[in-house]
Amino acid sequence: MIEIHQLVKRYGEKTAVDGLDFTVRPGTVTGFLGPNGAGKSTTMRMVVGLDAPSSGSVQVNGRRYDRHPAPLQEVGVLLEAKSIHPGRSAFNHLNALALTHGIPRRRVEEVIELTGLTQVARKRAGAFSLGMGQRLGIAAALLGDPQTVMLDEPVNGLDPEGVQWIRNLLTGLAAQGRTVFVSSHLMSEMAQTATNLIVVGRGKLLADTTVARFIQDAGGQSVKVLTPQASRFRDLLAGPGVEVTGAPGSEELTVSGLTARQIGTLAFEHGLPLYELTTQAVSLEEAFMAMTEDSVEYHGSTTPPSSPAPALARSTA
Ligand SMILES: Nc1ncnc2c1ncn2[C@@H]1O[C@H](COP(=O)(O)OP(=O)(O)OP(=O)(O)O)[C@@H](O)[C@H]1O
Repeated sequence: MIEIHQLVKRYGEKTAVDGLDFTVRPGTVTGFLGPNGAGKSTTMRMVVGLDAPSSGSVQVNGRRYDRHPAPLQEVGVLLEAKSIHPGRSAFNHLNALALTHGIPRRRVEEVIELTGLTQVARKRAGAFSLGMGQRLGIAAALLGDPQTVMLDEPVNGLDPEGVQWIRNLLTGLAAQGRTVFVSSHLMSEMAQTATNLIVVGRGKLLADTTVARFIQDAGGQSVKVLTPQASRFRDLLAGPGVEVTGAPGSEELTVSGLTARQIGTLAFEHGLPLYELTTQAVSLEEAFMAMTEDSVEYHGSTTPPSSPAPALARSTA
């Protein structure tokens, strides 16, 4: 469990973290989202005492990180900055960590296997691919068999197989009852991995919610309907709380305020053929963009000077 109370971090004039208040609970994966510069890494560094709060407090598993007699056995972390000696093998790196923290060698072998590093464990870590480096960082985080696991951007730069592996690992750790706190820029990835979400912008808390609720609040669901009698069906669908949109002459309608089941039943009752009836949820990406619109510190260009293409309107990467 990670408990954050009124947490503030200032760097001179800059307030990187501005009064954050939230709890990350065990048994689920909690995603930590926010645009660049929102304060995610600073918050994570404060959780493990790498940065001191200007005010407020952070507790992990009931106490401050530095008050735990065996912190590696409490919290496993993967932060962006890597501190692996390039000339050391994966095994030696993990073994050195284990020796200095009273962790048995057996556990080193276990995490090497768990993270799929067996084939390369004796090779120089400096020659590792990005994916292998991430696996080694995660192996180090899991070495102490910690109750709480905190990973900053663990899927950055990984191939689809690596992304899938991390997803299964994180959901597996949460299923064992551990606290899993993970930051990412990849909204679609979060949607598939996390159950809970903490969203920050400019150091402030924007949402402390579930993935399902987050999407619902951002516009909920609509239903795509394809029928050759769109104009007639539109009149039949009209009612309080129901919104129907669709281009004149088109077979396609978008309906909000009714479920697919209600729409299908209505079509059946009036003998209208339906070619498609699809419930559409707002994607996490869209919901996130809508929420953090005013909190993006580093905007991309909205109108590329030499191109009229509107595809990349804003950069949050
Ligand atoms: N050591 C530091 N000195 C001065 N300013 C800092 C320092 N560390 C972070 N900042 C500033 O604090 C703000 C928050 O940074 P932080 O790295 O925590 O954001 P983030 O959400 O992790 O961003 P990203 O997604 O880009 O990693 C940024 O404006 C950053 O420039």
